[in-house]
Amino acid sequence: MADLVRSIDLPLSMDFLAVSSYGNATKSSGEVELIKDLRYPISGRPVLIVEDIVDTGITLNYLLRMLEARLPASLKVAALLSKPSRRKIEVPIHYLGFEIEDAFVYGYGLDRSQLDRNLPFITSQAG
Ligand SMILES: O=P(O)(O)OC[C@H]1O[C@H](OP(=O)(O)OP(=O)(O)O)[C@H](O)[C@@H]1O
Ligand SMILES: Nc1nc2[nH]cnc2c(=O)[nH]1
Repeated sequence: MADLVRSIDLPLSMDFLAVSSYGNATKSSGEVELIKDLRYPISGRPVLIVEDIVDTGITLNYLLRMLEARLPASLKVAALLSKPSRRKIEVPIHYLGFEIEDAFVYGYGLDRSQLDRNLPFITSQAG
């Protein structure tokens, strides 16, 4: 996120929410839990959702529905990684970093049982 915003040369504000469906597991529970909501209203504002990874699409679908209901001026999605072969729900990704194969990846913000988010690279469970 810090790397991304440093490369956007526009006036912008950032807000954060937390949802989880994986907990400490490497498989989605299928149930998305809102852990922390946005601090500020988004009504009438252009909004970009920034996701680390889109896997089944369940989390992003939940976010899109939740945020659309708040009537932003526009709602777009940027994701660093996408695993299209795992998709259960089709979701739009307007700006994508990389498509990857089906492997559990971690590092560079992505956790492995809440650890390893601080790795300066992305690696996979198998590798
Ligand atoms: O497309 P999906 O199958 O829904 O998976 C993608 C979601 O999984 C991860 O969140 P997670 O639920 O692990 O929470 P976390 O960010 O706290 O690790 C990741 O940050 C995405 O939000
Ligand atoms: N850390 C991590 N979280 C995920 N959520 C969905 N897929 C993944 C993944 O490959 N790695």
